[in-house]
Amino acid sequence: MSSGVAISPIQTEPVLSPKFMSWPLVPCPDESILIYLSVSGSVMPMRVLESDSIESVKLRIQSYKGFVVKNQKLVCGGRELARSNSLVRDYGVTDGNVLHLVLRLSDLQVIKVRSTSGKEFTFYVERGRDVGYVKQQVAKKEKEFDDLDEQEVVCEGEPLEDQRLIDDVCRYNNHNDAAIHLLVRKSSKVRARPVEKNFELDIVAPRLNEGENVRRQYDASEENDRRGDEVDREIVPRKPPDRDFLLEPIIVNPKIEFPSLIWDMVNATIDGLDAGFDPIRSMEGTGGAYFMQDSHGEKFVSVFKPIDEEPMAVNNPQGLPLSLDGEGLKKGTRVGEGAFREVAAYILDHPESGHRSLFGGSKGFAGVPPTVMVKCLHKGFNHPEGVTVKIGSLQMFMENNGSCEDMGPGAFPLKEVHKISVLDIRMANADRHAGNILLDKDQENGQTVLIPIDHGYCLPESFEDCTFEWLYWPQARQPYDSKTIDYIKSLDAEEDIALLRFHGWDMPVACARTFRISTMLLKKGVERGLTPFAIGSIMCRETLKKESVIEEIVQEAQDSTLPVTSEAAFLETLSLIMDHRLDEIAGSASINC
Ligand SMILES: Nc1ncnc2c1ncn2[C@@H]1O[C@H](COP(=O)(O)OP(=O)(O)OP(=O)(O)O)[C@@H](O)[C@H]1O
Repeated sequence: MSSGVAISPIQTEPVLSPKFMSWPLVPCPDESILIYLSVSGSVMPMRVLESDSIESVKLRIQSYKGFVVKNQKLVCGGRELARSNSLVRDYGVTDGNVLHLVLRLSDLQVIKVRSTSGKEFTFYVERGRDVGYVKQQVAKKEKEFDDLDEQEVVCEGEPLEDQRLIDDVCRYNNHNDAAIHLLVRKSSKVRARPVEKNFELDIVAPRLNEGENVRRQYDASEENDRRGDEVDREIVPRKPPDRDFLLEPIIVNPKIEFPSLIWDMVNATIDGLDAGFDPIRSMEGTGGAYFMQDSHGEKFVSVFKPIDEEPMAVNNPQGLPLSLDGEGLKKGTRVGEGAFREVAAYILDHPESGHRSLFGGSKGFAGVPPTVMVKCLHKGFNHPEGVTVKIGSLQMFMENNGSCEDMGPGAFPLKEVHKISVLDIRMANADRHAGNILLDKDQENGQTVLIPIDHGYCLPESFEDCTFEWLYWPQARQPYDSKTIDYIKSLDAEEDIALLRFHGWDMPVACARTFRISTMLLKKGVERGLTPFAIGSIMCRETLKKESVIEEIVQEAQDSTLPVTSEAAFLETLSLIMDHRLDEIAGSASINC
């Protein structure tokens, strides 16, 4: 998770290039362009040089507006200005253009609470909440702390007031992981008293406000029918007659049987909505992403991303302009197809033990969270034109301790980085930044686990925007181990394309071609002993303007074949060209060794 904290004094003067400001005489108009920065509905003029790097533009926005660079996403003409070392002119930004600034303000904070009796709880709390809210969550979990007045929450030895905002506590958190660590104890007044034997008997029932009680009502018999499992029969209040929401998986092929973990996720999400816990929109990210709560409103169970709220789609809540030609924020992707890609990444993430045939429930090699296409009606989504049913991806919410943005890569286990690299190379992922890899700890061995999320820009039609954050991590320069190589050898792009078709996504020809080429590259690369770094570097452009090696290979294959050539013949030609280029690369790599 990223921090939304301003790190420099906020200035309000017009945003000018430092180079420009230090210009001794009257600034030369040829050197600069006037663009407009649009942020949260307001527009401000900004003078930049065409030779300014995107990084330097973001730095200026940081110093004038206070938003840290890593939380800024700049979009111009429907394209994200993603490469920080590229220049303003590389992206074709010209005089009068509008630059949309999307802020990735972290909204959720991981809070780890330990009680004096040694119990531990983890909560995800919105940064705008206060300590009083955390106390309520603790009270719900632990009878001992049921009386809020007797609860004391301590951070780094300092008792926190109820009104203190979580965002504020974050700034004083000295731990080097992303979570805030709190201690909860009986307040000193209570601790001073000897604990009486009948202390437990004094505890009153959990405090639910009346509104919550009403919203939590449900019809136990209907619940039983739907889930076929046990329901607490002691409270059988009646469900309100009409549900004002809908959520169901989209089943395009009746032969598909969803595994139980998908049903559990869908049902838990329905239960949360039924209990009145509305979707919470994430303030992070460029598209509409909603955290769906469980039936107690205590934890998140899934993340819903509707297709009409994707970046540059008609109902995008971040106010990004509509795409003029239907192309998404990344080259070679289409607006409104992000959800398919999210689901495809899950389906194609075959487990190490064997390939998914229909829709297996076992964990995939890279650990893409279970994801399914759903339709959902709820007033809590962005509906500027009235409430309608939305289609989108529903992904299991993964408990985490932040993302790879919050930590240096040194601590990431080799295998974890390698599994992400295999996924990204296969999928030609155009959006693998560190914020899209969550961090967790393995329950058994305590090792860091990387969880890949946000696959809406996988399987593009071209390789132009492929970017892999892990390319710069030391683990990428280590060779794959034998198990990973076996996994890579077992991959079959044709089977995968057929599997997606079976699931209702008949990939566009150009996407299928990219996918075939990426799979081919991965397989040929490991045959020659290339590292993830070597293979990944073939797929990514070094600079915005310089084509990657894979793009050169595709171009050469296109130049060597006639436009009427069949796809199979084209790929054969490409395969020979790729062999040649890879032999050169592998040869020079072994000389360098
Ligand atoms: N499966 C998940 N489990 C836990 N948190 C998630 C999951 N998927 C997304 N999130 C969180 O939800 C927020 C928004 O999600 P995400 O980054 O995928 O949205 P986006 O609009 O596609 O983003 P981006 O602008 O980076 O492409 C982020 O804080 C992310 O960490």
